Amino acid sequence: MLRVDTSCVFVQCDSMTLPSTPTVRRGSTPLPIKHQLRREEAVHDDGDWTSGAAGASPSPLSFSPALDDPPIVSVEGRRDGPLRIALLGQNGVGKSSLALAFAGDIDRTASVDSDGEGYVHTVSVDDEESTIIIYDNWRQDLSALQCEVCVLVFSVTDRRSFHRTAQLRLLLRETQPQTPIILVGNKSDLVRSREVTAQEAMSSAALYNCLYLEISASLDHRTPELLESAVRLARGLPPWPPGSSAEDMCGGGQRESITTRAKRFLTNLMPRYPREREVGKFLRQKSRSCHDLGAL
Ligand SMILES: Nc1nc2c(ncn2[C@@H]2O[C@H](COP(=O)(O)OP(=O)(O)OP(=O)(O)O)[C@@H](O)[C@H]2O)c(=O)[nH]1
Repeated sequence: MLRVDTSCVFVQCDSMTLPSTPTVRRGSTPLPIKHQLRREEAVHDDGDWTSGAAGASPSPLSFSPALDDPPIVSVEGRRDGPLRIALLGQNGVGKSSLALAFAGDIDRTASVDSDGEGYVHTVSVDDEESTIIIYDNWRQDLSALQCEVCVLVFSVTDRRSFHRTAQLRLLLRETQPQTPIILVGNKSDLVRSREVTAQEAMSSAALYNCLYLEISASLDHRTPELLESAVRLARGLPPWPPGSSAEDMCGGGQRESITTRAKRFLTNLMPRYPREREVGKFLRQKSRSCHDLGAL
């Protein structure tokens, strides 16, 4: 057991009740999604499925308000006691690094818990203190997880880890449909190795009506925003600061429908006519200079 500092202490997870499962299933009855996924994991995956499964512009990307609906906020509202935040995702995506960034301890050895189920930490968000428990190493059945917020982490440098978060969201939506989810793309500092674009991650988050944040746990970039959003959601509040809105978090402007956003995205991809004309002009000038060179 490694040393644990006073702000981060080891806690045991509660023993949870498993949801009742039907005892008899007809051969023609499709398997529930979670069982299908587990089977898929067993066949295709070399990692565990619970912890492993269960671009800088107008901010690559801060908050992505999903679709036209507000993100899911726990209907149970505010809970007494510590707020539980679970970090889930494939191995190596940076969950432990993120937990340590949350725990506010730069000296990693000081707060790593070798038995590690979770870290307890006190945070102040919106002038209010809350005790949080961060689970970064959930190895039990996902249906046994009880938490106020799930943070699904992938690495922007690993497409497979991104697909894993989609599987996890399906499982979570089945077992705990009301638990708010935040999708997090970590390792945004590794720009050259990027495999998942911010746009596709945002679109994916929009499909599941959850927030998307892109961070670098190593550089502590945007981790405070993530923590604050998680705490607000855990309190049963919208993730943005009081008095602001999703639009404010995204840099202002009118809220766009997904169609409008898709159009804008495609428009940015396509060369515009005037720009094309400029390029053509530029090329013609170049070819003239080549011609001149040939004359020499
Ligand atoms: N460049 C970069 N590396 C990171 C970042 N976050 C984590 N890493 C590195 O990624 C590796 C895996 O990080 P971990 O925090 O152990 O990942 P994990 O998801 O907890 O992994 P498991 O414990 O195996 O599930 C480590 O070498 C980290 O230093 C990041 O934001 N940027």
